[in-house]
Amino acid sequence: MNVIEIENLTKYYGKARGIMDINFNVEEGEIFGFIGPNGAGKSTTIRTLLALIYPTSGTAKIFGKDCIKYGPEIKKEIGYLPSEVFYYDRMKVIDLLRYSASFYKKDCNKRIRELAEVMNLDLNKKIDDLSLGNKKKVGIVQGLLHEPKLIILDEPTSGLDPLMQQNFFDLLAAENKKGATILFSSHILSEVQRLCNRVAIIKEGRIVKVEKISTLKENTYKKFKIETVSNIEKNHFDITGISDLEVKENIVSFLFRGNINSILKKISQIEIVNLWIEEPNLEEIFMHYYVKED
Ligand SMILES: Nc1ncnc2c1ncn2[C@@H]1O[C@H](COP(=O)(O)OP(=O)(O)OP(=O)(O)O)[C@@H](O)[C@H]1O
Repeated sequence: MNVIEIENLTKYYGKARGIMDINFNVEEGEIFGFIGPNGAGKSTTIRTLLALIYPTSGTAKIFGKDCIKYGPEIKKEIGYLPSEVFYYDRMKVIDLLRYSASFYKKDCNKRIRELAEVMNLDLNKKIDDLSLGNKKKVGIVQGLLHEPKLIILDEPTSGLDPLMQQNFFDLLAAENKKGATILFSSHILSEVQRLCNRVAIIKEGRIVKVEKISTLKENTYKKFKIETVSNIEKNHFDITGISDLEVKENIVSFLFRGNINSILKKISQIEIVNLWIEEPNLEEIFMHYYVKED
């Protein structure tokens, strides 16, 4: 079942492009990454899903219901963390969270305390006295306190230190295990790679790819570096699938895409001292999606 269904979604801000013809679905139980450079249209897509802004054309459905028409009903089952959080500064954290919880027809007190403990958040402090990272934690607790079926996160980790990021990712993984579907927007590819099953890449307002993380990695090249006993000829590695070949005395490096056996056969014909085979990281795979076209 699809929890999110987006069809030809387009948003113009006056004459300025927000998003154009966006299409993708998020299945129930997925952790779905939404990545792209600044200004690509991630927040615009998310804000339209949450009916915070209206689309120029196209539709989006959550739990099978139109996002705009059924906005208030759908939102009860959604936890949302915006990219920037703003609060009434003079309130105490606990009062703000209780106020947020009052919108849902369930007792969220226990969950607030659990989440605050995981995120190491002092509930008795005034919002005014919190650092940026701690304000972000308030947003996280606020987004998760009602145990939503769908969690939508817009650049959620900015401001969190590495330890807190890890706690937060563990928390998301636990929510996902309990059944929550997650839409995770980010421009930090390594965290998308770490957390998500599938990803949509958005560039200049349009989706350029929707793919499983595992497929993206399978269909890509591997990086080879070989140290040989004696200098070798460059043409030894003149086989299909090799690119970026460099030979510096007894060190050979290249990228290889294709049947791994063919390259291993070639390597076995020479006497080697050491061998390194590396997967490219998501950043390297996606770099060409990020480069601006003229
Ligand atoms: N309120 C607005 N009025 C006019 N243009 C806007 C408005 N909000 C966004 N845009 C434009 O829409 C495009 C998409 O912006 P959006 O904020 O959705 O991108 P994003 O992928 O979330 O980027 P970032 O990572 O920088 O937040 C950009 O060109 C942006 O300038």
